[in-house]
Amino acid sequence: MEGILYKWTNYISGWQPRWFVLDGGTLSYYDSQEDAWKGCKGSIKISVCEIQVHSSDSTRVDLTIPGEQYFYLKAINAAERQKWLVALGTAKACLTDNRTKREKELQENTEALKTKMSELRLYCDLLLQQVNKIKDSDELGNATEVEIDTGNMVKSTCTTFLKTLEECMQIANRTFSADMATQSPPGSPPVAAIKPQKVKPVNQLNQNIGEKFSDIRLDDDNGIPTQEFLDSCYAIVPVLDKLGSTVFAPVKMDFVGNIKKIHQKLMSEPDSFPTLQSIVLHEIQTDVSQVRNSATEALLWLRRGLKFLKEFLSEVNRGEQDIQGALNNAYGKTLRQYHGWVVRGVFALALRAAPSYQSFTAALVSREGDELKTGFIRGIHRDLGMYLPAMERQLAILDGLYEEHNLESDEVV
Ligand SMILES: CCCCCCCCCCCCC/C=C/[C@@H](O)[C@H](CO[C@@H]1O[C@H](CO)[C@@H](O)[C@H](O)[C@H]1O)NC(=O)CCCCCCCCCCCCCCCCC
Repeated sequence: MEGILYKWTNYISGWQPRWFVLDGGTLSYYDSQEDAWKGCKGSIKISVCEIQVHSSDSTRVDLTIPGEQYFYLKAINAAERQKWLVALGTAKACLTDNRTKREKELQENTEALKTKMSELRLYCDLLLQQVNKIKDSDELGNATEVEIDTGNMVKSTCTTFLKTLEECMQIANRTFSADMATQSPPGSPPVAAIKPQKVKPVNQLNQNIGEKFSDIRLDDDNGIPTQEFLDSCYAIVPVLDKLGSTVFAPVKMDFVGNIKKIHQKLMSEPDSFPTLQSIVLHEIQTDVSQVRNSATEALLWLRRGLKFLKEFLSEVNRGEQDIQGALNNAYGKTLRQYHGWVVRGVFALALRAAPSYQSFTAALVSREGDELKTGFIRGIHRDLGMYLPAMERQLAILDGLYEEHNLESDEVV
């Protein structure tokens, strides 16, 4: 990269324009572009210098080799400085980089995510302004014209917002799905979507799902067996996989992440944690139940996710074929209250990728082609008729546990 930067000379001459060239990890400067042939007036090695931006001057960048050399520089404007910063940063990273490829990707994607998040924040502010404008124009009585204009703006801001959110999802996907693919989930049962298990034609639902929650046997104190519960939760994941949209990835990540956290707790002392209740009570006694990433917190969110699923499936079981509508209703009743605008946006995206009724029911079968058989939908309803009450019972027990120990939280994420 090359171009004009202002260089601090001294208190008499102040900032002077100079022609700078960044090449092969060295930044050199000349009196002017025309005078470059005369040779450079000075240079600094980027790999060993510190690059600092000024706290209040958005055009300034200081390059220093502590105790040795300094270049105090100013770009023509903030955008130009940004270009220089990227070029200098890249030169420095290339020359001093001994991170692994994965670490580099992670850092790059994290940076990209940060940028996208600030774009999202901007669109959100814009949306608020536009919505307020509509409200104001309503109050002033000159509604229609302004409303149509602003309405169009809102529409296009929403589209850009959702597109940016989608890009966020893709970056997050790139960044984190590699980890998910390589780490096998806790106590993972062979999953029907990947490896069909014993075939039992009477059961229309994916067997791992259809049977799991209703298979769980509670102990005499209504204790919910930890491993079986986690297996039942994990059995839901292949359905999300079959539905296949990348926008479900954050949902899967969150859901599987919580299963893992609880599983880790179980594995820390398998004999001490036969039931979910034993885990939660142990964390209460050891004063870690409210700690971030505790198993109790993971179970809180897993439970919320399951409640959402239960509401959604109940609507389907009542005959609702509008999958988007059913998801939306279930979301409103369960998760929405805990979500801020970013996560609500994630949900809006997931909603846009919601499958049709046919694709959704087809994703539930354990054997491909079963969805074409007579009585398939009847079978789904019959299986849901077993699955949902079992799930409901376990959720009610967990509700009681969280209520009794005051573990609920209304924190919004
Ligand atoms: C059919 C299509 C299904 C689409 C489902 C869309 C659901 C959208 C939910 C919104 C997006 C969630 C993305 C993640 C949000 C998280 O930020 C949030 C909070 O996370 C928690 O943060 C804690 C720290 O603050 C942390 O410590 C904790 O561990 C972490 O979890 N999480 C949530 O809001 C939970 C969302 C769970 C959503 C689970 C949905 C499961 C639905 C699966 C549908 C599968 C299809 C049916 C299967 C049929 C079976 C018979």
